[in-house]
Amino acid sequence: MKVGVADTTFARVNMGAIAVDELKRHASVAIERSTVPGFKDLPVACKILIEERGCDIVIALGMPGGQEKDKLCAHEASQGLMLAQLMTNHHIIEVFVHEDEARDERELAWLAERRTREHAVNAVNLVLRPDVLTRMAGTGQRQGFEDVGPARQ
Ligand SMILES: Cc1nc2c(=O)[nH]c(=O)nc-2n(C[C@H](O)[C@H](O)[C@H](O)CO)c1C
Repeated sequence: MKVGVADTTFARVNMGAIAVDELKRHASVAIERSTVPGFKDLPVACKILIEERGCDIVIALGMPGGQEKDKLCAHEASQGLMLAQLMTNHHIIEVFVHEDEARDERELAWLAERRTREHAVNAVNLVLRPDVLTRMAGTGQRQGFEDVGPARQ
């Protein structure tokens, strides 16, 4: 199994390095990395990782800034990532950490690391152990902040 890691220089946390570190805990996984300037450059980077570099799944890591134009661009980048999935018939796990999700820089770094690591595990499970995800269906998982749990009846 080969996992692609696409990340950006715009991000304020080295999310790519964190993803690689987490993936290395899974011995059976090969890794291909591609770093681009910003999240709008991620869709084609992911497509190349899948079509030309043989990745079975890609983790797309980005950090939208706090301004309105960043949020608009994040929406566009997200649509590009969905299009790339449909064009390649492969999953691309979008891991975006919005700068204004966190109260301060310390929490931003913490959140980016935790969300990245949790989604790296999701990516491995999606390809190698889909039954693990099925067992977690409906359990209110969240990546980064605390899980919310299942809704009570
Ligand atoms: C406005 C803007 N905001 C962000 C952002 O919040 N996060 C990010 O990763 N990149 C941003 N960019 C840069 C674009 O994604 C892209 O790198 C450039 O437009 C060059 O293609 C732009 C242009």
